[in-house]
Amino acid sequence: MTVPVVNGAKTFRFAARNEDLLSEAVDFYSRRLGFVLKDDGAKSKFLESNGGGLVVEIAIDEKGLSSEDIRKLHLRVKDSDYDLRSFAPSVVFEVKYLNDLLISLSNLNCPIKVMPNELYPVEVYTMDPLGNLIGFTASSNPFTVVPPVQKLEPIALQPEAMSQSVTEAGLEPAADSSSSKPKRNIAVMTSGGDAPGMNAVVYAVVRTAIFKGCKAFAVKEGYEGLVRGGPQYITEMEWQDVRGILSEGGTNIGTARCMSFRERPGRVQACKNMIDAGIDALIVCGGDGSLTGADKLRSEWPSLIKELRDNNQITEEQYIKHKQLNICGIVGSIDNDMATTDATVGAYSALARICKAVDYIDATANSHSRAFVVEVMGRNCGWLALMAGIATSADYIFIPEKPSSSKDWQDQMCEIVATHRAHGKRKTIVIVAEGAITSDLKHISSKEVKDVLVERLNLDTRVTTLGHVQRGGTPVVFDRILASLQGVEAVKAVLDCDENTPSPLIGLKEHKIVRRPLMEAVKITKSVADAIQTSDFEKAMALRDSEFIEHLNNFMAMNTADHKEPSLPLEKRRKIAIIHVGAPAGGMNSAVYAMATYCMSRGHKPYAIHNGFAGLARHESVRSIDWLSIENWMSIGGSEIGTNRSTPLDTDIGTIAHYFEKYQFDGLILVGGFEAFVSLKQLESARGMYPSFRIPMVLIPATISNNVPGTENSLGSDTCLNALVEYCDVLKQSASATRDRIFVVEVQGGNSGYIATYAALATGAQGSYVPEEGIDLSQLEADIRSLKEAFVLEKGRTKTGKLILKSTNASHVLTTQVLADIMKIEGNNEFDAKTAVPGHVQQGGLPSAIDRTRAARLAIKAVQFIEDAFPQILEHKYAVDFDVEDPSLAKTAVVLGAKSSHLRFFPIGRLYEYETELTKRMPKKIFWEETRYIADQLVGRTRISK
Ligand SMILES: Nc1ncnc2c1ncn2[C@@H]1O[C@H](COP(=O)(O)OP(=O)(O)OP(=O)(O)O)[C@@H](O)[C@H]1O
Ligand SMILES: O=P(O)(O)OC[C@H]1O[C@](O)(CO)[C@@H](O)[C@@H]1O
Ligand SMILES: [Mg+2]
Repeated sequence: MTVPVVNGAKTFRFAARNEDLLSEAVDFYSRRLGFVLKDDGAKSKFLESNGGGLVVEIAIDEKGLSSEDIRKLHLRVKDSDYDLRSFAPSVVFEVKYLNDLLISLSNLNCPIKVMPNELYPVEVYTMDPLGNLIGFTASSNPFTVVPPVQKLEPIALQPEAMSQSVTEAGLEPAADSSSSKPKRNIAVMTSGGDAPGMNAVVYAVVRTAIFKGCKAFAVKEGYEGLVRGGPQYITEMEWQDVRGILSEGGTNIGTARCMSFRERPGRVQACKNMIDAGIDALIVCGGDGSLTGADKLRSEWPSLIKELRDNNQITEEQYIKHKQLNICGIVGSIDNDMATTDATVGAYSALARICKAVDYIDATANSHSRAFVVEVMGRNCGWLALMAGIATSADYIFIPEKPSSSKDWQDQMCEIVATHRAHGKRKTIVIVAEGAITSDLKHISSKEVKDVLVERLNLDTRVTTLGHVQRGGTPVVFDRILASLQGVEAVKAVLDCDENTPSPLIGLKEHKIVRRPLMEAVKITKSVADAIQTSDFEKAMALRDSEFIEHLNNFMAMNTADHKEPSLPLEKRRKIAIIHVGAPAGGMNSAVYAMATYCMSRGHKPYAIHNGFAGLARHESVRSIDWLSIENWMSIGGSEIGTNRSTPLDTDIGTIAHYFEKYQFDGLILVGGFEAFVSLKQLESARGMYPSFRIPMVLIPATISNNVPGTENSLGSDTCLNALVEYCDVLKQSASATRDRIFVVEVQGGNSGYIATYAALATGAQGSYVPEEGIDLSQLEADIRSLKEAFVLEKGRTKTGKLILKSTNASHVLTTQVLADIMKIEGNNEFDAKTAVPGHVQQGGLPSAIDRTRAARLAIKAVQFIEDAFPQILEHKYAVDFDVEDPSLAKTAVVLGAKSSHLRFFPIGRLYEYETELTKRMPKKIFWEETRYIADQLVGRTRISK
């Protein structure tokens, strides 16, 4: 495939930050890639007006950069952990179709960063063989002077893309002719305990493998299927075999715990069966045990095939052909016990189930004033118990990583529970991990915990063991997306591997899909279990990821808030206010709960400003927060303190300042969306006039639209996605039952296509229209053609309901109803098209487990920020020469955002000035473009791109 360069058919420009970089780059690009340097004289031309870059023109043939060129550009690629934000790109290319480039880069496994950069409006970064950071932009090359010529023409999504009608009809796709590598026979297997999302892994692996021209196989019943062999257990899969399974729980290809695979003879047999079936790559989705088995199979492979050849069980030809076996792991387990990845497929679904169960238990516990001991799964790992403890604001938890001694655990639990009761709590929830132990390795059973609560505290106590309910049900959105993206990545990984590549594990690090060495992950995971076995709990904890430790510290601070001596000395205790601004979003109450309880544990005084800035200006709506009144706020939806869209300037900023002065707030936490973002900017800008705003201020982004600049994750967007996807699942079922119907679903999100994009991926929708792209008539035409062809070919035989998602703001001319009418008429009435508008249902009911735990983490980080930033601004509080522009003060009014795989504090001034499209109420750059392509790829949608 060719990526056309825009500016000039025969020349393009690139620029570098200094002359040395430029010379190196020119040399490289002109000699190594065979481009002709057109104007060497331009090398020293300094482009003051364009930000101080150097620019040179190089001739390039009309075709632009070919795949081969791009492959050469990326010989020395580094791990994409590089924090590219701190660099300005050395070289910037402007390409005509950014998405083509993205696909090319990802096919070649180049490290890609798609992210906004406040200095350069460059959309994609990667690294060239010289180690230069190079950037690509489709729209606004800072160095380009030639305006791009835009021409509308249809392009396929990827070189190997096929139209939906072909794939949906299950015909053989064209092989990927762009790659010289031989095509592979890729098998996928699920193993160990089932986990919600495993089906989505199989779906993504099968479709991506076929999409790339490979053959896809499913190994049924885990390793048992490999050992038994034959087409019944190692079955070739077609495109349509995985249709609709994305949203189903469990694993349709079966799983097992297979004893015989643990022994070498079992693995010899598995090896023989794989060779008979022609399998040369295996993607295993399972827990630590399954991946240990996979690692063993790969490391023993040479000796296994040798043994088979020496025993004449395979021919010499088979021996040579199958010398290489590539294995790739995806962690599927509800336990979330695998090292080097933040989340395993299924863990968040199990957590959601636990939260739902405890929410139900809460009501009955409260009614009878009872205590409940809730036992959750997790053999060697306390992740589920810990996260459930936070998300349900449990009174006490037992996890294997942090045990107390056999003598102490009863006293410790009773002290906390008794204090909570003394302060008026009517119910008690204790969560016990299945693998809970004492520090001398004695198992702590739920029954023992119950007996202690009864005997010592005289509490009416019941035990609820949640058992396999936790593993059942449909996957939550997070798991569907994680599984789909990891399945796609796993296929790419096996295609990239050669015999020397260590087997990869597809993991997740701070919301980014990453590849890690499988062996290392297995080793660290095993050492956690070993550390626990030898009572080295400090080591076990240190081997868990840093977020685990952070969550545990947070839980302990929150659940002892009401009775422990505060941890800060008097002079460091502050008055901290919290306010909700904008529309409701899941997790807003959780943030207040976590903020307040954490404040209490530190000795700060927490206040809530009710009903936003309008409430403050009109009714002086400041209330101090008391412990008992927020008891169940972690798990309730909406906004208990009330939220309002008005900004300080919309109301009366002088009055707001007056009340800040009156209450002597030392810090402010805003929780909200774009209005909260604007409010923060207004308060910061007014610091010159009003000293009461000279305090640390931090925004926790919370909006279902996920459109706050400075973060890739707003509170509430996960709750919204789950509400929307649940709604869509119901529609799909209805559409499937009637056979000849599609639904056009109208999705909220303002000018942000985030919700529509991720919901499309999580539901397997046939397509989505978003404000960033608008509705292109050629795309609409192609979509209708594909739908029509699919209905004609299916002839009512298949059951999968079809959905199209449309963001409200994708087009105001083509409304949801108009779109449905056009589809129906242009589809020659081959199918019916109905509309569905979930509206404010998308704000969600109860906050999702992810939004609850995320809210707790962010709120506590926000309080810590105020603690740290307070001294920086204190001396300026009443300064007459206060300088609003002072860069050190700019750092005291910030957005707490997750970006570039880290949580960070971004000064509001910079975000507002450089990264915000104010009129659109959007960040300048979005990060979900690639996800749109993956969503389309998995349903075989043809993209017509501008
Ligand atoms: N050391 C090993 N060597 C070979 N095979 C193994 C090994 N450990 C596990 N396996 C294989 O993997 C299967 C699943 O392992 P296990 O029962 O530990 O579940 P898991 O993959 O850890 O998943 P989960 O713990 O989430 O249920 C085993 O039944 C066995 O077939
Ligand atoms: O379903 P089984 O085989 O009883 O296994 C239960 C175990 O599997 C898991 O659900 C996943 O490892 C554990 O939490 C639990 O201990
Ligand atoms: Mg396991």
